[in-house]
Amino acid sequence: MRILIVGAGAIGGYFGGRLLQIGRDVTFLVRPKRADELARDGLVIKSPHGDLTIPHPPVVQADGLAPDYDLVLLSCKAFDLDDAIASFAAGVGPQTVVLPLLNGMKHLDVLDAAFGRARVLGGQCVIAATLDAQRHVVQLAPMNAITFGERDGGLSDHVGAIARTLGGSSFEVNPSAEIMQEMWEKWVFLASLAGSTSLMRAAVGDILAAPGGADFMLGVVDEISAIAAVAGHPPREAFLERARGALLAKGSALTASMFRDIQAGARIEADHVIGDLIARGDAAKRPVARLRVIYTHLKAYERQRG
Ligand SMILES: NC(=O)C1=CN([C@@H]2O[C@H](COP(=O)(O)OP(=O)(O)OC[C@H]3O[C@@H](n4cnc5c(N)ncnc54)[C@H](OP(=O)(O)O)[C@@H]3O)[C@@H](O)[C@H]2O)C=CC1
Ligand SMILES: CC(C)(CO)C(=O)C(=O)O
Repeated sequence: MRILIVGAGAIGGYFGGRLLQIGRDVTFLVRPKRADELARDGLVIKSPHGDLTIPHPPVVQADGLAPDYDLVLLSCKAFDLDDAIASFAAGVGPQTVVLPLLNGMKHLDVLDAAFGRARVLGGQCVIAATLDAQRHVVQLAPMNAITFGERDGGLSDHVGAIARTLGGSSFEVNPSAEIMQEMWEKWVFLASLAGSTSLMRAAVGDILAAPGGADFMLGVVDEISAIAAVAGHPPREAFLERARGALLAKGSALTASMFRDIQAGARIEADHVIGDLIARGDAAKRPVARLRVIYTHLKAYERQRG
């Protein structure tokens, strides 16, 4: 199976590197600056599962693409989605499917419009990764998993074949018969975590130690859960127990990639991760007071960084 990974950033670089490590047929679609970095240093991964350097990872740039990939693993940020689609479209042939790993949900509509719904799987990843000052991929905690599936549900042969290709490395591969439910649940958790830690500029443990911190985070979970329920995906009790457990863990150093991006002064996915939830909440006439505070804060950050 020929895999095109769009972006060799934190998650694309990590999962792509791990797949190359076990001999899978992976090519990174990169822009010129990243191509230069990879040519100079190779793809460098620092990880609790073992460091890895791939001296000359296979890369291609948009003008060199041919439509002969079976799987596109999409790992750009949401604000780069349109540009990424324009870049990788030439790599999409009759047999290609697209598996996006972005946080949030709106990108599915954009990908459907570009390639047709039948080609776009549901997907998500759980990992804490970043690019350091040397542009090396740094995995910050051991968790690492990709979950994906057919958006209409069930486990197709195609999903099974992709799972076999992605499997065998140090990350978990979870083919899911209910990927939309899992994507909504991840959005509930991620947006609560990213929104709260970004707003408070603090990890979960510090927020918990502040007056009203726990109530704020659990209130965000409730607001987003109600929006998920309107979408037909009320979070399951077992998920909520895990999510609340993670947000109520005393002393926890847990943060989200959005918080790390703010610390680094980088662009963030405010509209994709939080703004879209507010739009959905407003359309369904659900209260989103905490999400509004978070969003205003994120948009002020965006304005400040210019
Ligand atoms: N980091 C994390 O821990 C997690 C992130 N996520 C989600 O995963 C997604 C990706 O995040 P992350 O990996 O952190 O982001 P990064 O910014 O680290 O990586 C994104 C990469 O996409 C590349 N890219 C963008 N547009 C193009 C294009 N047209 N052609 C080629 N490459 C392109 C960028 O390249 P360039 O260098 O040229 O800008 C960049 O390297 C986000 O939606 C995020 O919310 C989900 C779970 C955890
Ligand atoms: C849920 C979490 C925290 C880990 O995958 C995440 O998606 C992020 O940091 O963006």
